[in-house]
Amino acid sequence: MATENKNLSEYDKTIIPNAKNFRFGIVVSEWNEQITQGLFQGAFDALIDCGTIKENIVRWDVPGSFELIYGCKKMQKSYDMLDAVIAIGCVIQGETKHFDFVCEGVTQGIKDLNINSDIPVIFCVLTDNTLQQSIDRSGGKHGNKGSEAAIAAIKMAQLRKSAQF
Ligand SMILES: Nc1c(NC[C@H](O)[C@H](O)[C@H](O)CO)[nH]c(=O)[nH]c1=O
Ligand SMILES: CC(=O)[C@@H](O)COP(=O)(O)O
Repeated sequence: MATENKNLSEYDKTIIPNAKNFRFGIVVSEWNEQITQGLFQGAFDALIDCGTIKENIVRWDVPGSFELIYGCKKMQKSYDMLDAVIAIGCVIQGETKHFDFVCEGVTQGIKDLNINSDIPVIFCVLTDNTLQQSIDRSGGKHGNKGSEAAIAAIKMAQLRKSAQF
């Protein structure tokens, strides 16, 4: 289902684990800051709404989405008590192919972090054609992808806790 047909901010609290005992790291890209700050707020608010204690949320900022890879890797290693990490970025098509390489690089890098570490990293990186598409997905008409990422983080933290190995 395309984002156009769903609201990214909608979630059913009755089927989401209570996050009161979970601790989350959030790494935020400074590129397109107006968008990434909106994504962060959406994620933060959803985590709190689902029971997270605000002292159990740690935020780091990095220059751009490509640096999310290193920032999330270091966050995984810096806090041995984290239950999940959320990577927040916004990549918008420009004049050149740089968009393609940044998007592919971040995607593959975050995928690798999930393979090589026991702490899940949630992919909250917008890869949009236009600024308007990003506005629409960071608290606009399509809701907030940050909220969606927070719910994914809680669910993955619960899965990690329940898994035996
Ligand atoms: N154009 C965008 C970028 N570009 C910067 C890269 O992410 C990176 O910081 C640079 O190549 C240095 O390593 N980053 C975004 O997050 N969003 C963009 O639209
Ligand atoms: C994703 C990017 O790096 C891109 O927005 C940069 O713009 P341009 O391709 O015009 O250099």
